[in-house]
Amino acid sequence: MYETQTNAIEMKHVTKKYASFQLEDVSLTLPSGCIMGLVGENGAGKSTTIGLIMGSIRRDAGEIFVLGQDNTKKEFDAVKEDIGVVLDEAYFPEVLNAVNVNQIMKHTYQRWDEKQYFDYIKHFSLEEKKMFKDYSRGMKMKLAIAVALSHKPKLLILDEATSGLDPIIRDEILEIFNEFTREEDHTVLLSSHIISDLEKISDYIAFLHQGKLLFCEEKDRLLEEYGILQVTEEEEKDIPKEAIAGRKQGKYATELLVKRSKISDAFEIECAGIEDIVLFLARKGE
Ligand SMILES: Nc1ncnc2c1ncn2[C@@H]1O[C@H](COP(=O)(O)OP(=O)(O)OP(=O)(O)O)[C@@H](O)[C@H]1O
Repeated sequence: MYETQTNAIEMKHVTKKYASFQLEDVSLTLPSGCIMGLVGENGAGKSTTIGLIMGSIRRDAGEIFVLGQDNTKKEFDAVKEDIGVVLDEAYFPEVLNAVNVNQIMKHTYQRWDEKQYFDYIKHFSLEEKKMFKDYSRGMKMKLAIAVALSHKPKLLILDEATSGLDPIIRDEILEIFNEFTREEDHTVLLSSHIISDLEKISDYIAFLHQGKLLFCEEKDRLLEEYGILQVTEEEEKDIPKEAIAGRKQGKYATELLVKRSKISDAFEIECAGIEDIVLFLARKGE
């Protein structure tokens, strides 16, 4: 056993090089009890980051602690029992059904909760006897989520786990994740392209762009810090350069992503959502 940690995940200056991609100097902290949304375009490095955290991908440099344990040490094997993982490709053998999966998991996880598992199966409307190969993508993800939640993990890591699910079930699943973190030492890291989902439930947002972590910040601070300003060419001259975090040229006006603290109150600044912030900053990065 290990003590409850204040941080569920700590990445310090982590680098991973592939032939045509590099995850560069990523430092990220996810405090226990919080939900972090990981966003980034296709190929930004989200799955690589999750693989590095799980220890399935070897880092080239840096340190990673998960639930307080360095994930390169053999003691990390014991910690894995406390991590529920759902990857973007569901991974059960094709001929198994939900009942068979229960039999296997019972012998895999010490704290497997059979009742909870079948409650989720029912809740997700999954047919117990249907073979995995006959599941739709959404059903596969639901089964994987049911498994991840049923061995009493402390940390849930989900890579694109809600993509392919309809909005109603996505909403229910987000609520389940929310519910999960009501317990103080329960933490969630989830990646998604559906930024509105992440904005809905995350305490922290981490934004990866082309292998670089552009920010890892409390969501509320991001929403407070940034705003959108519509200006003409003339008006833009009065805006301090350091206030401009991103720029989009419209047909009649320019849209700026601005830092509220660096700009006079006289300007009429609109609210920026996480999606706006991410899109502006991604464009700036290019
Ligand atoms: N084993 C590997 N060998 C070489 N390159 C790899 C390997 N795994 C991933 N990459 C490359 O690393 C980059 C990041 O991939 P990754 O899967 O982490 O992105 P992602 O942000 O999860 O993308 P998506 O949203 O499309 O799932 C890509 O350019 C990918 O081709």
